Amino acid sequence: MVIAISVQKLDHYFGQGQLRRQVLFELKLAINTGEIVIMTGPSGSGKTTLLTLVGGLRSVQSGSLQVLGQEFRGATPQQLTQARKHHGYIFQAHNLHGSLTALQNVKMGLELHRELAPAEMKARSIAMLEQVGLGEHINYYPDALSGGQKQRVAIARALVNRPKLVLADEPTAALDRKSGRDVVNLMQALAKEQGCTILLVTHDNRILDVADRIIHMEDGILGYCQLNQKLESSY
Ligand SMILES: Nc1ncnc2c1ncn2[C@@H]1O[C@H](COP(=O)(O)OP(=O)(O)OP(=O)(O)O)[C@@H](O)[C@H]1O
Repeated sequence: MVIAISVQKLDHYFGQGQLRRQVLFELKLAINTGEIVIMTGPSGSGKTTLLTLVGGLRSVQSGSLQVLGQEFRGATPQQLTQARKHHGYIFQAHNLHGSLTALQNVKMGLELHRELAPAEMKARSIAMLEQVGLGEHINYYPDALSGGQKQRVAIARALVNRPKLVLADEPTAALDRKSGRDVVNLMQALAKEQGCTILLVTHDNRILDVADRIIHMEDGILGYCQLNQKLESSY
């Protein structure tokens, strides 16, 4: 089994001088390619900090973090930008552009792939919107879509690129029970189909069953993991 994410002795600090505060403590974690891992834990425990480090959105300060075979500790901003091309991001506030249609928003997910001809980009984006059940809504603006539909556009945008890694932060937080369930089922199905790895942060207990594994963050420490509902004391 190939490791997609490998974390060793990862610490992280915010602030300078007297205000400097450690928020992640000696994290150790390995996530296999194709695995869906859900990270839970109280507010402020460090989940988003870890997710953004894995996403190459902030610099690794100490320890080791390898993502898709690349060491992020000491990576240059250009290397991190390059690495991010293999990631898809899905956030709570879906961050759609209000002035762009669903199709235009999804096409933005292909922007970094300049090798694709415009017709190919359009065809791929339409196919992706059809896959998330929005084939009839491709020319709608976000304002005319429900919360669940907007989140499905965000998923289409994150996955259109066929990323090897999908990072999701509270993707169901703004959704009702059914929309939330639809969204995670869709992420799971598409991820399994494309063989990508998912790391998803959530407080939503209703979606935990889509995970292959659940990990728990508390006060900056990854305390235990849960495999198929079975508690284990360590990794
Ligand atoms: N840019 C920042 N500067 C200073 N402190 C920060 C910064 N970002 C986060 N923190 C602090 O780091 C700690 C971890 O925050 P983080 O956002 O990772 O937690 P979280 O588990 O994702 O919380 P939530 O579930 O509420 O999103 C918190 O104490 C937070 O206040």
